[in-house]
Amino acid sequence: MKPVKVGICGLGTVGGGTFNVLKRNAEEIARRAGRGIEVAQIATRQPNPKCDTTGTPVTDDVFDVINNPEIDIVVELIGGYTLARELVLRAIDNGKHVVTANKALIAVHGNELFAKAREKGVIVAFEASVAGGIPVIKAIREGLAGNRINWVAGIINGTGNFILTEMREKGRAFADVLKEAQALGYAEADPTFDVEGIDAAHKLTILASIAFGIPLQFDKAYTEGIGQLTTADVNYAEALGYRIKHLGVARRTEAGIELRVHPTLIPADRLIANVNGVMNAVMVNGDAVGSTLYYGAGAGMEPTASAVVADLVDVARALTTDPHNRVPHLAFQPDSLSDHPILPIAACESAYYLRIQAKDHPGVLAQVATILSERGINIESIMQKEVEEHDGLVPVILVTHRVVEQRIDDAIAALEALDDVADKVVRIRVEQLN
Ligand SMILES: NC(=O)C1=CN([C@@H]2O[C@H](COP(=O)(O)OP(=O)(O)OC[C@H]3O[C@@H](n4cnc5c(N)ncnc54)[C@H](O)[C@@H]3O)[C@@H](O)[C@H]2O)C=CC1
Ligand SMILES: N[C@@H](CC=O)C(=O)O
Repeated sequence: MKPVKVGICGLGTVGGGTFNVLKRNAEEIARRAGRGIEVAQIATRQPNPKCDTTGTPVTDDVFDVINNPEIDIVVELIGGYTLARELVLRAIDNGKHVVTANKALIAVHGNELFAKAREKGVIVAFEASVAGGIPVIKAIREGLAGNRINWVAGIINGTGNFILTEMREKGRAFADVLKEAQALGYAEADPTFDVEGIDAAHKLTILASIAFGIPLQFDKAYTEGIGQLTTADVNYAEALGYRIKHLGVARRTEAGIELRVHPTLIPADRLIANVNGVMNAVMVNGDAVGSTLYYGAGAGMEPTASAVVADLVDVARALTTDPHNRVPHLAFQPDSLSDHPILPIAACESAYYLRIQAKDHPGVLAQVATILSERGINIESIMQKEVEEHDGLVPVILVTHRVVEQRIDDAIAALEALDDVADKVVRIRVEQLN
């Protein structure tokens, strides 16, 4: 059979890795796909690509690839929303299949792209867009197709996890570790996407659609980054038996779907609490299977290329299938996507870690306990530290039972209004992930 012809747009970290893996494993890949997969053209503006493209035509105009009649599959690896959207739409219009690692593009414009792709009978594949090399989209979409998914929770930003790990284990400074993550090719072109949780929210949006059969709704995700975390809270959490991880949580509830990204305390003995460095891990809980865990490199050249190439093999295999009988883009048949509401963060439920900077006066603990109990908030554990020399304040640290966030908001407002509470109350959500 004739080889499938691929055009790669973008030869940076992921593009370079994809080119190298396709070349190095060409024989194995052809045996898996049933035919060869050949790079027919590359479009890039990368001055020093990390791969040897000798013998492959290279252009600096992505539309040369999109309009090349020889090309069956366009691989979009330039990133961003605007040009990427335009080139993917044009590729689909030209009847080409698309493989992309671009989570921003899928989370924000995916509904439009999939509709267009269905109209034209082509595939838009995006395994690399979530959790780098972990085949988690395939796992949920196909491996868990018999389940009603209850929740998905994951460490889904490699840069953020790398930063938190280096800070906790080696006491390194935030900015210094971020610089290293950029040099290693982990970070987004705009690294605030990693640090502020936007990248994780893009990925969670995609996971939630595939898990629950809902349209992509990035604009409704609650997003909090890692920038506000302090070493003090990391240490107090450890003393209480927890680790702090930046987590994406999507949960189905009676009222709607929780879609939230934030730092989270997780019991230190959970496998996911011990996922360090650039590694990612995603837990998926289904009604039949129970809890499952998927682990692997969440960013980087070849781990991400592994997912891009897997999509290429999938598309090559599907080329002969009737378009209506292919696995649907979002796992559910498009006409059965439901419009479950995404809950505002105040209606989401979790347990909470609170750190209250109290004045060293008698009766403070009693006031704290009263405020919480008046709002039906039960305390699971409480710890009072010694007076801090520099400000004379006493950190009171507690973990609550699960409660709707609105009640914690009310309690925090009441605590901060006390004369004996000197500072903003620190609040970090807690998940047991059983
Ligand atoms: N770096 C990583 O570990 C991962 C990245 N991704 C996603 O993969 C995509 C690519 O990321 P990276 O490879 O890290 O980015 P990168 O910045 O290393 O590479 C981007 C490439 O696109 C090219 N490019 C940009 N604009 C262009 C234009 N107008 N015309 C021609 N070429 C153009 C650049 O020359 C460069 O070669 C992004 O969507 C990113 O979010 C997904 C998973 C992991
Ligand atoms: N910047 C992202 C890259 C992979 O998606 C990350 O760090 O996870």
